[in-house]
Amino acid sequence: MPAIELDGLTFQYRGESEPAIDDVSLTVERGEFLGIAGETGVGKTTLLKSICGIIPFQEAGTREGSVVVDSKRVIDAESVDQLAPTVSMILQNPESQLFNLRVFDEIIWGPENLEMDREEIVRRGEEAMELFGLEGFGDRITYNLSGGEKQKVAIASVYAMNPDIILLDEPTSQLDPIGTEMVFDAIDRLVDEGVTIVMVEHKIEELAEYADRIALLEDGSVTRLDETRSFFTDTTVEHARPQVTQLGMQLNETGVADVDVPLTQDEAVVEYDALLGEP
Ligand SMILES: Nc1ncnc2c1ncn2[C@@H]1O[C@H](COP(=O)(O)OP(=O)(O)OP(=O)(O)O)[C@@H](O)[C@H]1O
Repeated sequence: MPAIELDGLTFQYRGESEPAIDDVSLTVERGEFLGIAGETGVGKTTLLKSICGIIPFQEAGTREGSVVVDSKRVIDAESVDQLAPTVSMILQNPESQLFNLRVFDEIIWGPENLEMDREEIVRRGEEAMELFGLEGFGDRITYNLSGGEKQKVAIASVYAMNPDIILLDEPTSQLDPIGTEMVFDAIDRLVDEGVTIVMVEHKIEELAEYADRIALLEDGSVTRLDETRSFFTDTTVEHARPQVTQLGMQLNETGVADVDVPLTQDEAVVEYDALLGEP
């Protein structure tokens, strides 16, 4: 069974005249890393909130269609908390997700709330600290950490709850290149562990490197959903060329590579491989 199935999902926030997401259908397989790309305000965060239950449980509005996570309809859960052991979301700003004074307390806060037994709580906490390179950080004060460290603590805290599916909303938006690398390294480890990842990310070059597939959202609808390589190189579809160009430009900005606008599919494939190497 897939990890996530959306069927005809539409959501309009109360008081708004247009739906934020409109008739979205997509499936995410278990262990897959799906990237969500799209310009600002197109409904990316709304999509993630609908998968983890923030919609409908904590946002008012009108919802149609269905969201099935781990074979269970989200609407049938009682609360976001009830869904947390299966699917958890990491918000854009880690500050809003850190509640405890010390790092280790933060990391075991989720498992404690899930009422795991004490031994399991400590075991999961220590494992999360190790996996995310946070050894020695247990007694550090959370609010004194760097942005990248805070985001790693937020991700480690979610990992400690052992969810099958983790949703991340632009986890590196406030981070410098070192912090960004820390976070993507950490997420790569989650993927190795078989966790399903859905990530909204503006840094399209990072999605190009890590995601299995990418969905493009425009005006609340998914207008493309493709394997990452085809997403950037299939010039038979309307959006391919801007995407490859954007990738080239972003890589140029970071000084990683130089690329011209590809004119044919073959050229696009050559450029992509030159930028990112063979898959
Ligand atoms: N709580 C809310 N109440 C009313 N409207 C909202 C609410 N949250 C988001 N919206 C609106 O819904 C639309 C989609 O917002 P959403 O945050 O999902 O977009 P996004 O693609 O994640 O944007 P960004 O990239 O800027 O984070 C926008 O028009 C936004 O203004």
